[in-house]
Amino acid sequence: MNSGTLDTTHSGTPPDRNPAIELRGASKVFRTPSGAEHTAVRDLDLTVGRGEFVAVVGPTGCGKSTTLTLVSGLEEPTEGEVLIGGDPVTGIRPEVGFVFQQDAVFPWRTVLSNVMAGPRFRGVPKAEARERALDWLGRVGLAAFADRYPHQLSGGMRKRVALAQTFVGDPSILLMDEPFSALDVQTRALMSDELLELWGGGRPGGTAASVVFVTHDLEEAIALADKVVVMTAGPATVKEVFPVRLPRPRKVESIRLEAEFVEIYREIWSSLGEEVRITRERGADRVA
Ligand SMILES: Nc1ncnc2c1ncn2[C@@H]1O[C@H](COP(=O)(O)OP(=O)(O)OP(=O)(O)O)[C@@H](O)[C@H]1O
Repeated sequence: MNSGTLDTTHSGTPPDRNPAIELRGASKVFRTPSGAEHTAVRDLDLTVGRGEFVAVVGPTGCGKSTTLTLVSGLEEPTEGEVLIGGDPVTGIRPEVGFVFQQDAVFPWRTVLSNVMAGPRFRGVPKAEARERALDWLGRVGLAAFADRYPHQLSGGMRKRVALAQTFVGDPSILLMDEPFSALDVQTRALMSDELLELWGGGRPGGTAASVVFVTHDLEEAIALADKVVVMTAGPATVKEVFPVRLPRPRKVESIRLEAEFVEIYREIWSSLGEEVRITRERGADRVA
């Protein structure tokens, strides 16, 4: 039988073809303590497809974090629109997970209790929250550290706790603001590999989260992402978007030695370097 509307789900509703995240002409103006207006983000258009890993790079202080704040729903745009799955963002949404540079752990709680906290807050029964948390602690290699307190862990281990805390909420959108920048170089590369493994994108039939990853590190951006968005010197707007067609699965330490990687790096740096130079000339990198 031909229903004439084969493009439907089992429930009969048409599949949602909207991108995961869309910013359309988004601007954000802050009022500074002196009462002046400061434009942090200007007329910004950005689309993140479902399951896509997007890295955002730009000079210091240009407005990268503000862009994430708009997607998170923590701030509203002064102008323009921010959409998740085609719906305007009006506040913090349960399907959005965050990982920041600073660890968001309760120092007085054990690792297990920290990872359970999110699901418990969302009303998941204790036994189930514990089971899910232990599962994710296993996946990030911290099963043996469930009873430790955060101060008893290394920086890399604390970052694994942060990843478990985030992934346990099963986010379909993942916002990451320089999550690994406080780590040493080797741990950082290791964490990048682990993130790609946990994210699981690029696999056939995968249901990976859509990621926006803000970083200062262009190598990190290219190694991780499906596309790299270069922001202008502040106020931030999108200058150029570069697709990264390196094959997955990737290992960040080896991929950066490949000729294609070096070529992409050179191309993106010629765009980004110009904005970094403009920012330096303004002296903004000393006051941001
Ligand atoms: N709540 C706020 N009130 C006033 N100004 C703000 C606020 N948040 C950010 N700004 C300003 O907006 C600009 C952009 O800041 P933002 O943190 O988004 O930049 P960034 O690119 O993430 O910086 P960095 O690379 O240093 O992390 C900066 O000049 C900053 O001082």
